Amino acid sequence: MSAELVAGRSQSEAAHRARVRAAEYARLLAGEREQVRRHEAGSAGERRVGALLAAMSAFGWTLLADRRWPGTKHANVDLLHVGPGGVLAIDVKAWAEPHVEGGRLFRGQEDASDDVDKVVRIAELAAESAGEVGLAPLEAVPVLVFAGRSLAPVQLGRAVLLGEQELVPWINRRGARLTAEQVAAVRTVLERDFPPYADASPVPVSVVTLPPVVPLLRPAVQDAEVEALFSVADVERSLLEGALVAPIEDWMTFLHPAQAKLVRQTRNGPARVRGPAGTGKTVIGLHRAAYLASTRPGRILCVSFVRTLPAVLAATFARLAPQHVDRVEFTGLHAWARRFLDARGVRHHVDLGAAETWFWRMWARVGRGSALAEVPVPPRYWWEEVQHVLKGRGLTEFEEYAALERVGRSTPLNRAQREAVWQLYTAYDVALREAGVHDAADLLLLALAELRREPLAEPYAAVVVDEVQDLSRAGVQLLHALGGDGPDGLLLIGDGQQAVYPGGFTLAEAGIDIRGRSTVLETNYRNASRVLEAALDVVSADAFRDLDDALEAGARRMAVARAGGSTTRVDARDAAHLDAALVQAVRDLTAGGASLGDCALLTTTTKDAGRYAGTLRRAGIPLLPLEDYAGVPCGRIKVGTIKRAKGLEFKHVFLPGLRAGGEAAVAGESEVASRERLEVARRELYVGMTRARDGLWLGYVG
Ligand SMILES: Nc1ncnc2c1ncn2[C@@H]1O[C@H](COP(=O)(O)OP(=O)(O)OP(=O)(O)O)[C@@H](O)[C@H]1O
Repeated sequence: MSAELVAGRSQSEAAHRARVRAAEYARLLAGEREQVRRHEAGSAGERRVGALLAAMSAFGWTLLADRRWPGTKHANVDLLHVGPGGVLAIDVKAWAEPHVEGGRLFRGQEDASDDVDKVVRIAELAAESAGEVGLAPLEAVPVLVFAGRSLAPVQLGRAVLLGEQELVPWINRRGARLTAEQVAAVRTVLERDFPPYADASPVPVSVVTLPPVVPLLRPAVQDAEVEALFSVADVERSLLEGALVAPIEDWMTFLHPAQAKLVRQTRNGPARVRGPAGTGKTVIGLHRAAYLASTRPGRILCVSFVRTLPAVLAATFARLAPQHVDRVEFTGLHAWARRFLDARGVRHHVDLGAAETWFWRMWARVGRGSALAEVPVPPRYWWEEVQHVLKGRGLTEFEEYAALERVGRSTPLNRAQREAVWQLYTAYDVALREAGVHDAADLLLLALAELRREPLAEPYAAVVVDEVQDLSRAGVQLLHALGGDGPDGLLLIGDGQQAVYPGGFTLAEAGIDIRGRSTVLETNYRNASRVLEAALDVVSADAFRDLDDALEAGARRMAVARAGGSTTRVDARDAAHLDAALVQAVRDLTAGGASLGDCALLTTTTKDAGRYAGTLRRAGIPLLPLEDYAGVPCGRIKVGTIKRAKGLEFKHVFLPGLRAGGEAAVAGESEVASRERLEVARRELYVGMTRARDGLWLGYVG
């Protein structure tokens, strides 16, 4: 059967289901209204809205009406509605003239923002309770309903404002976000924390259980005109639209309770979330950004070192919290620095190729014949030393370098050797300046200097940094300057075991104090257990540093959420045989039903990425270079370097071109330097392997 036929059939099935359920809803609603008629007192609007909602038990919803505001004696909460579409804290208003102007709600001439704040606070409390079982904070939505009115939904900060007529269709269009078990779990904690408002209520408090419908509501003066607002056809249409909404991924609505807590927690200064690959660090960053955007004014900056990640995260965020997309900025750190310098009129001219050429010229002039010649490392080691150890810190005084603990650099250097490095560094810097060229580190140093000279006129409310282990000290200091030391200003997320650049630094050295505000995550949600075991095998013997002084053991405590998965190792005689095996493996996978769009081919070098892209192209396999990937699903295999794939994930990952005997030895390299280089290489391989959710294919040659 063709895909169109299948899609057409499931659409007509969904339409049929929507018709049946809308009819059931209409039947239940008639019963609710009858109940309402038999009682008296209370507001007519509130009762009518309650009846509309109570009848939603036909769609798996459950209503808590007239509850006590937790922690108060007399304040009440109108309605808490829990169902497949999430948790709604609903306040009903029977106002004559509600309108929104300049981002504020008015009742006639009167500013009614307090009423919005009140329902937002109720939603907050509901989120706090339901967070205990894992509800994501933004899934508790504050809603103000105008009884007897028609008003298209308006987003006002966190709250949604809408008319009685639009309420049920709007809820249906939210699609299926929670499972029946999640609905039941949330309901249980809400019932506990929002007890019935019995004292103040003259009628038995109504708690609607599933499936029987027990309505609430107090007495009614029926308003036939308002009732006529309700249309079964609207409900049916909205049910169908809701059924066709793209499924929301689990983690968007329901988190592990510990994750939900982290997202909401206030911290009195810079904070940090760390943990091995796949433990939900990025997920927390995204929820946190959404939560911050919904609870405070101002812009939120989400930064990463890698260029591909921000675009992918922005696309994911748009699904998670569409109402906040215009207040949360996703960017690569260098891209941010470039835009900032442009806005300030500071000249910059980054030319990485020219910069490296200047380095090697200076190496020939002042490095090669110096005290560095006696250190048993290849020349490239000095390029890394200058880039990562010196420029990455923006060192300006030799004495600072002389006394520096070179984190992550195991080859010791005496004072004379450090002096020689310093000479090379300054010669390189002068050469760049004279040539009017900047390298990537300069861009960050220029931005940091400019920011210190004049802070932002409109500071960010908060800065969230992902993959922090790959940033330089100057990069992190730049972000610290943007986020500040205030409550919740700066959140650093990362994993030292995934650091793929030489050297490192400590947060203490960068002047960032996160003591008492650091959390370690331990449950891997991404990788099927076989994939994870294979990946851990690569790094478990290597101790690593994670932005502080202590060395950590490579074998870490971790729980695995998903069992199974597969790993395949191919040992090919030569490159041609590996190419053939790779093409065959890709074809077998898709023949077995996997979508090419869920796969990635990752390599260590850009050159290899190009090479294997050629292999796939010649075999007629459609591909998308990772640099063009922005999180939009497409049916092509993604191809790029492991560094570019940082933070991303795919169902199946191919890692071709691995060397059977391990990395090649480098001439003139001591054992210590070699070990350091191989550890970085193993960490990179670990990153590549942990991009795979279900299937990992390792192609060795030679
Ligand atoms: N509570 C959860 N329930 C279900 N899935 C989850 C949960 N938390 C995270 N995930 C999923 O686990 C996977 C890994 O999450 P995420 O990318 O946030 O991990 P990470 O720690 O940032 O990984 P890495 O360091 O490897 O980039 C994602 O597919 C995410 O959707």
